[in-house]
Amino acid sequence: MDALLVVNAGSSSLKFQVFGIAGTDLTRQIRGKIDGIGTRPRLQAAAADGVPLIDQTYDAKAVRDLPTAIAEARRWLLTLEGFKLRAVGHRVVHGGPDYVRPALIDAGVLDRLASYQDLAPLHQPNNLAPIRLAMEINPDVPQVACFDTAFHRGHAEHTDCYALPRAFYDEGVRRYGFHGLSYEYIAERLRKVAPQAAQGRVIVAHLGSGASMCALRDGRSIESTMGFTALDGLPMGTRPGQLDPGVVLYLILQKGMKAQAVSDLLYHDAGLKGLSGLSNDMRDLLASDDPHAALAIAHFVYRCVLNAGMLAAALGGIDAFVFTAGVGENSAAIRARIVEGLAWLGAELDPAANEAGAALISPAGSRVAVHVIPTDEELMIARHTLALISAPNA
Ligand SMILES: Nc1ncnc2c1ncn2[C@@H]1O[C@H](COP(=O)(O)OP(=O)(O)O)[C@@H](O)[C@H]1O
Ligand SMILES: CC(=O)OP(=O)(O)O
Ligand SMILES: [Mg+2]
Repeated sequence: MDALLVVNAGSSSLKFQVFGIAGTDLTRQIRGKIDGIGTRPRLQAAAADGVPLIDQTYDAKAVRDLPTAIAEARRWLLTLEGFKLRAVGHRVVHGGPDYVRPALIDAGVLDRLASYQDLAPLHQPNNLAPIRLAMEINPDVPQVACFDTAFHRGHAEHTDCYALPRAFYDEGVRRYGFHGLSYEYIAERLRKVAPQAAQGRVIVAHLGSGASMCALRDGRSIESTMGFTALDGLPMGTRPGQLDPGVVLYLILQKGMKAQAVSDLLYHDAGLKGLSGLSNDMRDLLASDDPHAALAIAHFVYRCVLNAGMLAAALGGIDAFVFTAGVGENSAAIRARIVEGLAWLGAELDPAANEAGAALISPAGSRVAVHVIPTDEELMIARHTLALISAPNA
């Protein structure tokens, strides 16, 4: 069967899927991931009908980073038979000012994407590593890069600039926004599950290891909580979210920290991990009775509510709110606390529906409908990849 492989390297997980291609049709064959990288690594993969193909846990040290996860996933993928690889679609977190749509990768594109490495040190090297590997092993198989930034590139200039001298904007210092493949998918799903709201004002909360929110108007992104890099906005597993730049100056000027040490702190040791002193994994914090875990959760919820207020202002009110990604899809407790903080916007919770993991978790009379929609960045990547290899000059 002609097949397409999709690779999505996140900050704590490596997700991969295999799709069968027949003309313009895609049929999902395999869905797999290694998550809990560095904490509780687990490789899981299932066939399209949900039948498990592998479920293996590892010692934290055995799969301690993305490169070891890539090697492990590759080893398993090579055991599969019956697929003829036609293309590989990759999630690439930073597309900089140049990429407003998916791109066929060649050596020049790869160089340009590598130049954004410092703007996304937690992701870009991990996104590019499987591209390099695939180009080396299968030089004749087209590789397509699909960007987290592309969906946000229509933001108005007064919203995506910083109040810095103009030259910085011109050289690319802008508020890009990320998780765009996820928001693109949610915008599309909303048109099916809530067609009216989909044409209105919607906040989507992508709460995973990385976390951000997006303001959608008529299915298009008009604002994101993330900026020039994926450090801004909400607190995350290991990233602080919004931070006074004066803190960075203090670390450098008063504490004498080097640039690399500041980068490591902000990308690896801050966020839920830094504040709790326990873990970057929301599951661990929810299960803990340590007051620092409670503080980290309270901070996360507070900042989500605060940022939702900001996006509601950008939209001039909201008609619907959507939870997605690891925390948003799976934690009824976090959802309940955030919805409670959105009461002033007219959002109500149906506690039974929330606990049951229903797709709609607000009661019938709620002025703001609250949805839970599992994201599918991989399907978006597969579609973009197939479209690009079918009509590369379109
Ligand atoms: N049942 C759950 N309750 C709370 N948090 C969860 C649950 N399941 C997963 N998570 C959180 O989801 C995060 C991973 O989200 P995901 O969107 O897969 O991340 P990423 O793609 O950024 O690696 C984990 O760090 C974990 O904290
Ligand atoms: C951009 C980003 O933070 O991605 P992830 O949530 O996959 O870490
Ligand atoms: Mg992710």
